Amino acid sequence: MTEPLQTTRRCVALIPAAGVGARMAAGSPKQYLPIAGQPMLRLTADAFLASPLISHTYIVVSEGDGYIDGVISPSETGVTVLRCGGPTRMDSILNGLRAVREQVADTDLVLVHDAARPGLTPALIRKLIEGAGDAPGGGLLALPVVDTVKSTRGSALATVPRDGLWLAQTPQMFNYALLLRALSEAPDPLAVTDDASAVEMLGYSPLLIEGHPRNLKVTLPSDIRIAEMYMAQTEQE
Ligand SMILES: Nc1ccn([C@@H]2O[C@H](COP(=O)(O)OP(=O)(O)OP(=O)(O)O)[C@@H](O)[C@H]2O)c(=O)n1
Ligand SMILES: C[C@](O)(CO)[C@H](O)COP(=O)(O)O
Repeated sequence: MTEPLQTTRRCVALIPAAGVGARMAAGSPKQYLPIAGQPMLRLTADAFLASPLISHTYIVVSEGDGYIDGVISPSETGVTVLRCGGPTRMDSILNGLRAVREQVADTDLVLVHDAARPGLTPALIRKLIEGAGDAPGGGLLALPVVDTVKSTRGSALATVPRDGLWLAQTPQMFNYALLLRALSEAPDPLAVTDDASAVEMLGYSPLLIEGHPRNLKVTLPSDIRIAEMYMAQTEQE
């Protein structure tokens, strides 16, 4: 029996899905490539639609996206497609936040999740909300670094101490007002590769909640098979 959730905050998902997938080099946007027989974005959206903790899911696609209607039916309940993608991931998210201003309250929790992470599960969504739902600076799923880290930034190869290093995943979860302010005020949008870094720039420390390797970001062609192997597994933690 799953314990009732502590927080009573309304939670919505916002999935940025307006990228072109340049590193995948598939000739079409990677978020529509098949993973275990289903479009990647369908799998990602279904994780939120299957979660009883998510009130609504918003998907941001590019204005001219010609694929989405074949993946998300316009008549489907619980999900809304927003044709307001921007030139960067951050722009797409900011445009999406502004588009739902009338539907989302300042105190609602927004879970921003990459369309390119189809391995998310309702259990991981619950873990994030339970772990950081009441944290003033929000939180995100992340994985502790377990390999030795090398840096080629200097004149010679250097080893970076790995204690305290984590690899950020998504969802990254913040109340609507904080996230909107953080992204609107980000001094260098190109330096904001994740939403948490914009929130950190305001002086907050989002909580890190341990995620799962199955929640990898499908970025390169070799990631497709890895994602499919995880999809073949039964429900993970
Ligand atoms: N202008 C953009 C760029 C990215 N994204 C989304 O942000 C997520 C993470 O970005 P990434 O993995 O980099 O996807 P792409 O930008 O498509 O990949 P690439 O950088 O290889 O082009 C993806 O779901 C992507 O669709 C977006 O909504 N709008
Ligand atoms: C948000 C993110 O997935 C956290 O690891 C990552 O920063 C996205 O980077 P991308 O270059 O936009 O894929």
